[in-house]
Amino acid sequence: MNTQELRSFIRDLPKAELHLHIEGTLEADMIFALAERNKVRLPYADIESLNRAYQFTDLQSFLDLYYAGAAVLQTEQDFHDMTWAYLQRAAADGVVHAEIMFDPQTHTSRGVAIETVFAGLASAMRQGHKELGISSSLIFSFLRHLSEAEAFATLEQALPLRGQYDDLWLSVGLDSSENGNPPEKFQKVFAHCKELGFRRVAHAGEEGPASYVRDALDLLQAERIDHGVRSEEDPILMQRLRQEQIPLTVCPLSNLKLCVVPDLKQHNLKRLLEQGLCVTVNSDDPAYFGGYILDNYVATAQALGLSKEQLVQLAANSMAARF
Ligand code: HPA
Ligand SMILES: [Zn+2]
Repeated sequence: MNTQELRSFIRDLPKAELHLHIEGTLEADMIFALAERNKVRLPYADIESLNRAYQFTDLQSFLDLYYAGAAVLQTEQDFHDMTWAYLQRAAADGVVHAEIMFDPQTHTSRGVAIETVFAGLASAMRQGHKELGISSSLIFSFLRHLSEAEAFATLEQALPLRGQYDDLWLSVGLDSSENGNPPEKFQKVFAHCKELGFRRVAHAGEEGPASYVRDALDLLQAERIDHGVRSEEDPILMQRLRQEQIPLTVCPLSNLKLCVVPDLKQHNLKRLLEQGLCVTVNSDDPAYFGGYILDNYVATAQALGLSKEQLVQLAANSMAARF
């Protein structure tokens, strides 16, 4: 298949996107447009110089820019516009269902009300269901560089809104700087979320060791692992992931841009798939990493020589792994 045929083959497969940070869909031109609309000063002269800054050496070098970019989000309309733009792109890529992560603490810490964040995300998601036929839900993600007490406080702030958004807010997650912020730090808040009936995911084994993946499963009762590519370093964990079919939401272009792998040809996605793990393909922060979900599938298929059957399997895994 040439690239065009490959793209249209993958586009036509019904897919779910399970690892997507909505703040990571803010394209440089939208950052500039929102900065102007909200009178926020940016430390970049123009869109091109912002785009040129997207040269990352590791997760933290990306996170610094990503949190700075999110500062342009102020109003309900801003959260709506960002989410609507993402849903249109996802629908065009053949995504039929999206589980969208957001970082409430990134916004509440700047004085944006949690009500504003939920209202903007939700109106776009409901519109996406009606007008694009794409279903979606929210993953309320705790920032792991902050304390567990702060995670509890944010959760308490948001819980009164749960009734209003119980069709959308199904899950909680854990993201931000992995190394030095192990799963055990959030054991109590995840246990509380489980009691409240939330589904659970956690980033683990992106930069952190395989033991963080195991601890996310055992200590946080995570039902899916975001990234998880370093699981391969622990054969016992690999056996468990296969036996229990615990989904890994892998993000190949993210791994490339954040130097988790030196080259897409060296990515272990195909090996993980061939060992029978429930691997899925996702875009993570597409505005920063150079591609949406279809770009991730195509680049990975070409770099690793994935067969049609393997592409069908990846898409089917994503549909099976949705909450
Ligand atoms: O890839 C990621 N890892 C951890 N935190 C994140 N927040 C946005 N993207 C990421
Ligand atoms: Zn992520």
